[in-house]
Amino acid sequence: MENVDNLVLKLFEIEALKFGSFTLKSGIQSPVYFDLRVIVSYPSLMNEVADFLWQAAEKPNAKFVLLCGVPYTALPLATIMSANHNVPMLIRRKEAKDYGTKKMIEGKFKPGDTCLIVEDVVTSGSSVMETADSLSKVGIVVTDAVVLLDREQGGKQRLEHKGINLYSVCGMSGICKILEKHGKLDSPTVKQVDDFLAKNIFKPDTSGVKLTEQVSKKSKKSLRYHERAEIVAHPLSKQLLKIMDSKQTNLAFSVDVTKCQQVLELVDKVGPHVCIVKTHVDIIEDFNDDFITALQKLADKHNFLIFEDRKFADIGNTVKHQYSSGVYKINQWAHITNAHSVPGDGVVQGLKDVGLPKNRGCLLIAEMSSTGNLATGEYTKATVKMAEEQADFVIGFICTSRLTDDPRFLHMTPGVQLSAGGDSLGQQYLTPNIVIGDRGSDIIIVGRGIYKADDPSNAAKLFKEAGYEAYLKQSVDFTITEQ
Ligand SMILES: O=c1ccn([C@@H]2O[C@H](COP(=O)(O)O)[C@@H](O)[C@H]2O)c(=O)[nH]1
Repeated sequence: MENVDNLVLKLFEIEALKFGSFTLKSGIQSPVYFDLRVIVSYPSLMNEVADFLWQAAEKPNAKFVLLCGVPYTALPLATIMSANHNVPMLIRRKEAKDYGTKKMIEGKFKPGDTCLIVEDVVTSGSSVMETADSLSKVGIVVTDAVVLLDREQGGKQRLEHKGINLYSVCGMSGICKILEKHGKLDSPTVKQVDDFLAKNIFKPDTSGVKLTEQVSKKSKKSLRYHERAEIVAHPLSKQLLKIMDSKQTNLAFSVDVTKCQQVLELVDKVGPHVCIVKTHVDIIEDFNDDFITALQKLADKHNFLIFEDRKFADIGNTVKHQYSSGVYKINQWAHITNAHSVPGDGVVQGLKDVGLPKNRGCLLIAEMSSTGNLATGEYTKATVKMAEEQADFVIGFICTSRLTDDPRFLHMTPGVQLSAGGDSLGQQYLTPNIVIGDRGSDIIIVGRGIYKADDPSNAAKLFKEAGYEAYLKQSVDFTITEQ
């Protein structure tokens, strides 16, 4: 099997990938256009593409006993996949026949059968959704879709919102990198595509397809860390912003290993590059009080805050004890902890009772990084409101994008790696550039990307640089907008 670079180069050669100025279906001007219709003239390339699609869809969690291509370009691709892997196919009509059976879906199936949707290009995800809707009307279950080229304009997220996982062979930014690497694109064109992507994202959870207001988000004055440090009231937020400013980092390290010594060794290596070390103390097998003393020493040595990712989620009275008593006594050593908003504001009140006297701060989990999570839409909005009402203790959010322009709140985003993707248990990864640059978050939270690396210290340095560069770029964009 050839690698993705070769595939991208071939697609470029046959002009399936075009760069210039194009008016999309939505009326938007785009510097790039994918026209996969031409591949029907290249049978061996069609075979290759079908192979890549199959490999991308062959995920442990993907559920399908049937295949269905989105009409028309993906139909022959689905056909090849079906024939090569002996998975029966369905055909979705674009219009019902006005004679005979009037069926929208051709092929054999029974209600409850699972079907993988195959698509050539995804922008907003609406074509995949239309096909999924037609299939579900006749009782077919769709939880997975595969696409050759993801334009990375929010289609994946919109589909996830509807419970459909989207797997892609390559994304717009990856394609640009490959073409630039092979001398087919110059860097101004790549920059043009990056800028286009930053400003043209289709947002989930809206009625109808609507573009986000990325432009206005960026053109609003994005305060620098030191400016924000001056205006925030909570001493912990002030301290954190000052650390971010002086250490030039927006990286939080999630040290999810299970032995005290491992934690301490990793933290000592990674400490110079981070503003926060995040723990899950309940996964540590040999937890003891000396461990906490040693961790605190490292926090002083390297100047970072400690965030215990406890995710409290009970009634106020219970969380108060969970936070201050038991084996871990979290409020005695963790500068920051977090809570789900699902129990109502009693959870914040309970934590605050024993946290505020020690100058601790809390983050509310307004969104999650995992696929299919329920912290979306109205839940997220209600969480932001809860934070606003308890801003003396709530210092920010766990979220996947900026939720409010109120500078008091720090936005921290987990699910970050140097390239987008996911794990086999539903974790979803975005890059530092997307999280900080496009989505306006403040802090990236990275676990396996660092502690599983051969050289965790160097990996942390790379994340730190990528996150900080994205923050600086935001400020540059702001300056340009202001002129
Ligand atoms: O929505 C959430 C909330 C918390 N997390 C936590 O962040 C780290 C991520 O680890 P990786 O190894 O970088 O995937 C982990 O501790 C989670 O519990 C999250 O991932 N998503």
